Amino acid sequence: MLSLNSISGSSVIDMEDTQTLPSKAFPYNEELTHKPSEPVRSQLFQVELYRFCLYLLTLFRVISRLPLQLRLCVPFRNKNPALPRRVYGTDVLRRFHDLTADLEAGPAFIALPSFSPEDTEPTSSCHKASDSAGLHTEHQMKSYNSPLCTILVGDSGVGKTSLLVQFDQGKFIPGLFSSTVGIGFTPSDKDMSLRWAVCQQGAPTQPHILLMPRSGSASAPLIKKVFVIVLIPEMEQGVRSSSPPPASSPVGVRPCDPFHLWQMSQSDPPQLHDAPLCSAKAEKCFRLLVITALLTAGGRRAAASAHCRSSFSIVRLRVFNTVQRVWRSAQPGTDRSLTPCASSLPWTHLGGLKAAAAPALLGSAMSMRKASLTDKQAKNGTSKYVLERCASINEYYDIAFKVMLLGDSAVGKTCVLVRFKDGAFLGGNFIATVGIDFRNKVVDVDNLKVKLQIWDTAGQERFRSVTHAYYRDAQALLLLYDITNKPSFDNIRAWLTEIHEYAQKDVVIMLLGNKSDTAAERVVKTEDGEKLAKEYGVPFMETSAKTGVNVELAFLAIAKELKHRATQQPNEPKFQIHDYIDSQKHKSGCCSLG
Ligand SMILES: Nc1nc2c(ncn2[C@@H]2O[C@H](COP(=O)(O)OP(=O)(O)OP(=O)(O)O)[C@@H](O)[C@H]2O)c(=O)[nH]1
Repeated sequence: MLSLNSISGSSVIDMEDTQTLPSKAFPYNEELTHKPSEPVRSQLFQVELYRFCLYLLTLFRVISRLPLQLRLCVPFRNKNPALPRRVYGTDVLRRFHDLTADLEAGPAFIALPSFSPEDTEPTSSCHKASDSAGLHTEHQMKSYNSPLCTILVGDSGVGKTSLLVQFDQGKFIPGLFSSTVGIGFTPSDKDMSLRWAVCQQGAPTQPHILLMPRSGSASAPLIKKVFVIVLIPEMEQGVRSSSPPPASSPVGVRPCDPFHLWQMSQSDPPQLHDAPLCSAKAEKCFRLLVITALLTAGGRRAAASAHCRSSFSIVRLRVFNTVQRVWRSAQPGTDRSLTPCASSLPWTHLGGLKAAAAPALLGSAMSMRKASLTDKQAKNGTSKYVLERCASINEYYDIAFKVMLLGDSAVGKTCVLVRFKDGAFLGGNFIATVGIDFRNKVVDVDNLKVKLQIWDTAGQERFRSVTHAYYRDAQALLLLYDITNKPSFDNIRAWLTEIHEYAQKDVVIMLLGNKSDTAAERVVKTEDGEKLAKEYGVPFMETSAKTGVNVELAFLAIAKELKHRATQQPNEPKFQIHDYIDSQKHKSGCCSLG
């Protein structure tokens, strides 16, 4: 029997009589037989393929409507080693949230009364607290590898660096005191991530460092997310005199403006009475404090968004690049050379060697170090030793001057400095200077050894508050523009206004049009530079950090001018810097000036 029913244009066959079905006449029903023929299989395959394509298209449409971040998060997180992958799946994020639930965003502040190295061991409760939580937390932080920045602030000699080294390396080196120069950081672990920073000489004398978090822009989250640990010598007295000394209490971390809080703490010490007891000898105690602070204040924000984490990574990378750049420019065999391993970094050399190693990252700074020796140090017998060390480590010089490089970002300030100092050109990718840096070079001027301490400033607007603070004691300013960048030339007037506002009245100024090797891309004529310089009565020349043209001449002219000013006898004729430059121009290549 054969019955045919038409359903939606296709035919359904009664299974009872399939054998009698003429296969060619009803090809679509052949699927009901056990072995479909080749053409049917091919058609079925095409239908399936079509449906699969439709499915893919729909999926694509849905995915394309999702936010980019969501679309990329999985591969991004898996492929980017900078992101803290290992955090996921642990209880660290939960811990962050628990700890930070009631905190507002903002820099954290911890007040620590400082103890000198001669102090007694910390109370046992310190050890206990750290043993129970500190080491465990430290492990978690390491795996999180947070690039959050901590700044230790306090008067010179209160023990900031000792605490830092104790925290970072787990050791305390007693004895010789050597003041930190400028601001330093310890790139911790072999991946050189920036983790900690130390502020020199206390907050009141270096307020600009504390201002950095306020002036930072969105592209400097590292600076913004700063943790200021203030070490207050006055508090030390209070804590020591109380008997028995207070045991360590929970860390008081409050979101606040660090600069404001510093002032508050000066005027109102009792509010800090709960500050925890801390000593550079108390390794674990300090670790606990810092880690808790990081977890408490930074955790929520760090854990909150992928964007935040990637921003941190970018900034960390930039700092890493800066460190690498200094390595690159350091010549082997000098005290500036460093190898990228933790053991050779500045903080491993305490007690006098710190500043000697620091030049690799911050520039050599013996003159500052000498100046920073206080009566207190002289009394405790360290000054003589330190001075002897300075003489042996440092190149001898008769007179020292501070010179600053100014100008818009990317005009070539760092390259000019590196060319002068090392005779090398920093090509490749541009890495903007963060904050301020300096290098020293001793030059011979009329049989006198003149040391130029050259400060390389960040041209970016957001670092202005930092650089302003350095203008005041600069004896010379080299103001650069880029001959291939018209706005950098147009901004020179604004720079000169700023200089007149912040610098000394008699500061020596020189205008430099850099990148003179790039003739094809020139947009600022030499005559325009000359005209502007004439208008302001400052010497001018075009330089090239790439070829070295006029670089040494610029610094030497400055050194000569400053030396003559400093040593000029009443009847001696005045040194004419303009004439000197005119006579020497075009003679100097990279290192040819005698
Ligand atoms: N061709 C050429 N390129 C130069 C010269 N000087 C610097 N550059 C390049 O210009 C870019 C910026 O140089 P930097 O020295 O880092 O600029 P900077 O003024 O220090 O910038 P900030 O640190 O942001 O203030 C880099 O890519 C350099 O390689 C030069 O004389 N000639």
